[in-house]
Amino acid sequence: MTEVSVAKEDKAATDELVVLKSVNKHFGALHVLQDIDLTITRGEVVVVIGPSGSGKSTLCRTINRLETVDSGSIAIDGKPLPAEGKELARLRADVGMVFQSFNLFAHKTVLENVTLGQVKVRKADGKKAEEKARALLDRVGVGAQADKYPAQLSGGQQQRVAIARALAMDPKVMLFDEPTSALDPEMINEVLEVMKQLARDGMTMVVVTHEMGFARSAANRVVFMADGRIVEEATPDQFFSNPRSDRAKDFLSKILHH
Ligand SMILES: Nc1ncnc2c1ncn2[C@@H]1O[C@H](COP(=O)(O)OP(=O)(O)OP(=O)(O)O)[C@@H](O)[C@H]1O
Repeated sequence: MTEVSVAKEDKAATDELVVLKSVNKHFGALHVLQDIDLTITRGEVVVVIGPSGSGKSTLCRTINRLETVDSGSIAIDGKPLPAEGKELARLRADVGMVFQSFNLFAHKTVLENVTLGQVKVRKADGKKAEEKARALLDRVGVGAQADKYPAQLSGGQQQRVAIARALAMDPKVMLFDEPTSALDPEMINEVLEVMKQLARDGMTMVVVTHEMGFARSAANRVVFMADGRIVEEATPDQFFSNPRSDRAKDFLSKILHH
């Protein structure tokens, strides 16, 4: 009897990939994250939505401590993230990050951009890293651009390279912070399609986005934030058809009327 319940607890513990507990953060007088509790399960796709300035990006950046926090704890795959040091660098490499701006190295080729981190951080063999980079570039549909420089690519292609670069590190979880906000409209879908495929492949993902179509079709869970708090969490079906809070109702009626 005892053994069975221990086994169950162990399973629950390993299913939890990202765990934030009572996280608080201020920017000066602004309480930008207020008592955030959030658990992301392995293989889950969580889409974070909410009004501008509600703290979505800050939450995303907090998950790998690109932002420091005032209090609370963050754990990745059962390991608490320290505030600084070598262990932080090691754990941070488990979290792939894709930002609004692609941040590729301008003077390196696409292939080099995707190879570099594997060799420097993961200490991979150069040839193997290159093979893996080519396979990932094919996977996101930019294999033919491998020898070009970022400026020769469209924004949508650059963002797909940025996704390949993050995947090259074998992350346990991928964080996307408004990955399509800087793209021309015709390029948004090509990036969202790559993200949907990743989701189907079972990648654990946290996505901050204003793309409600993506939230509806790809999310397992919608996290709605307002004023630094998680106001509501629900499946996309529940959230979009029957939001519980007035804040969410207000938010949805505004975006649906635009
Ligand atoms: N480095 C910073 N210093 C001071 N204030 C900041 C900083 N970064 C963010 N803020 C403020 O914190 C609040 C939350 O910002 P955040 O970018 O997390 O919101 P968001 O929900 O992602 O907004 P958006 O949808 O507009 O990107 C905003 O009021 C913002 O102005």
